Amino acid sequence: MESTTNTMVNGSDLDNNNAAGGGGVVDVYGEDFATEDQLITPWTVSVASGYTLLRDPRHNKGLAFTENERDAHYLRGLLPPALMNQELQEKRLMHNLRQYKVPLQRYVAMMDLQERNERLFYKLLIDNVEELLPVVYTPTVGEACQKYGSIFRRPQGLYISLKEKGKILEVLKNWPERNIQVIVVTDGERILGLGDLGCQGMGIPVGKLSLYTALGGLRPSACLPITIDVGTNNEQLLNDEFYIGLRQKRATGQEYAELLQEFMTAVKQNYGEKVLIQFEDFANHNAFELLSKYSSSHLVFNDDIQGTASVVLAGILSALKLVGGTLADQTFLFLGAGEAGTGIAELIALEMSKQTKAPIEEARKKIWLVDSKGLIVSSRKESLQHFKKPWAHEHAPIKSLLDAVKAIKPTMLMGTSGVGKTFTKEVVEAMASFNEKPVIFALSNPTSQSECTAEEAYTWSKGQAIFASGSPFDPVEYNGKVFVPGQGNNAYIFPGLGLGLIISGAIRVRDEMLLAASEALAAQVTQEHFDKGLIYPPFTNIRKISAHIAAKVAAKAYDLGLASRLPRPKDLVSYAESCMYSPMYRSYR
Ligand SMILES: NC(=O)C1=CN([C@@H]2O[C@H](COP(=O)(O)OP(=O)(O)OC[C@H]3O[C@@H](n4cnc5c(N)ncnc54)[C@H](OP(=O)(O)O)[C@@H]3O)[C@@H](O)[C@H]2O)C=CC1
Ligand SMILES: CC(=O)C(=O)O
Ligand SMILES: [Mg+2]
Repeated sequence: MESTTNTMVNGSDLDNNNAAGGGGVVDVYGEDFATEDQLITPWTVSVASGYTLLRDPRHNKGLAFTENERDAHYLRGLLPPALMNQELQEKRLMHNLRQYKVPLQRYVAMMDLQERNERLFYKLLIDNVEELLPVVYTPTVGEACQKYGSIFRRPQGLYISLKEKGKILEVLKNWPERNIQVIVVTDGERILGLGDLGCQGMGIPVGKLSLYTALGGLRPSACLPITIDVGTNNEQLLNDEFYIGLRQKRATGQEYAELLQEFMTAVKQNYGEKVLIQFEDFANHNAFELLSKYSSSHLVFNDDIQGTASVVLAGILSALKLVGGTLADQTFLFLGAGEAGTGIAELIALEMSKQTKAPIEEARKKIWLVDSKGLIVSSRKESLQHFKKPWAHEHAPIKSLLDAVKAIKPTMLMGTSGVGKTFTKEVVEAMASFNEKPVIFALSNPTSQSECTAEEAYTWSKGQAIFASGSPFDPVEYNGKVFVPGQGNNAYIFPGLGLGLIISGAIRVRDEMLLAASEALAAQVTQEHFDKGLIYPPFTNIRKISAHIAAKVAAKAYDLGLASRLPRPKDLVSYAESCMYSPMYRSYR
């Protein structure tokens, strides 16, 4: 093909005919031209057959290949004679998985399956979601990241390190899929509550995206996990001979900002404006800034700040049905004033202000936060990070959580500190002493970092607590009654939120969409659930829940004029359901 000179550098020649892309649509971002003078990867499409087909996880069906398919695709002799349908394969694999007593072995077995037979992996995950979520997600994914170097087999996702500076667009082009709809990206600096795990944080984008598919119905081929490796400050990893990342201290400041800028630009150039970028497990000193910097130019959201806020608000709205009163009647106290804590606090304040029509500043006064130095109060304002300042209310300084609980007398206590065992017996007893039904959320992950266990919350409160946690806990029997804890985890939100953004062709994320997602999730809790003390619906119904969340988010995108996929479908719930990926095997001609 003849090459033409690019006259539309930096979008300066928008009226020039050359700037019009296919279909006469003006190529506003220069996506059609941007790559002309850059190296590109030559793409080929071929039909997989024989040995290659068996080793292609996207198309492999193992013993489920029919006789006809075995003939047509040169599989004779490459498989034993037996035929086994997908249901039987699933039964066999679940049986095998249950033999492993060590959670990490189950994780490795699931990753192996994903690499071997993608549809079977998703079938297992969808059909056994409550059993397998703790395997591919928190808590086990945390341990997997800590040991990622040792358990590393085949690379998953894209690794973009400082070595790729200046070449990020080319790196993106090495990824075999072209039609990417969702990217989950981390720099590994705050992996769950486990701190800086550097390049080994890759387990998180991989895990989150497997939930995008299993829980939200996004196609696996449309999902791209990315880890940006700017080094690590974790000495243990730097000295670990099996560490898979760059062996250097973290780049910061301009060097960091430039790499991220190049990444964000390259993503938009390569995949267009409607690819959703989910920031995940960045440390808060970068997370807030990246979100505010890119939210006006890209379709971005931060799961730890915004997704968490949305899921916790949903839990609070449901809990109100058990506790009584309105949102504005509550007083909130957070242990932890970082991404999760201040993100949740702000969304609660937004919803409160929406309900009462009072200014948000008034709503914020009902919410208090404690950080590692104690209660956030106005006398500390000067030295506070910017995201804490709105929460610096008038009060005498208080150092300990217990004293803060006694002074503030919250109706709802939220743990977002990343530090385990911080909701002590005294704290829980104090909550139960002035609340008939204290709401206690221990949101930190993984289980080791949970502020308290479900058993502790129920027994120390003598069965009064309404409890949810970030990582799952089993039901607890106390005084002859069974209490079923909820899982307040952003996994309820991001798959449906992402689906809603994609099906509407949204170009930006707005707080109204997060509120819509919270309300949609809360609306899925039925009287039957409340009767069991549940404030979140069971994960078994998650695909239906995600479709409802997606519909509300999409509706909001249309209402706000941010949706580009027109016309607007009449029934957004059934439209969302119809867009969902199914893991059933396809028949090959
Ligand atoms: N359930 C869910 O869906 C989610 C759970 N999380 C979990 O929340 C936790 C926190 O994440 P994130 O907010 O992003 O982390 P950040 O690092 O942004 O914030 C942590 C906050 O906790 C405070 N803190 C740390 N140690 C103590 C302590 N001993 N006493 C009181 N405060 C303390 C820090 O104080 P200071 O500012 O003074 O350093 C900081 O304000 C993690 O465990 C994460 O896994 C996160 C997202 C979603
Ligand atoms: C759940 C989650 O996103 C976290 O713990 O970071
Ligand atoms: Mg996270």
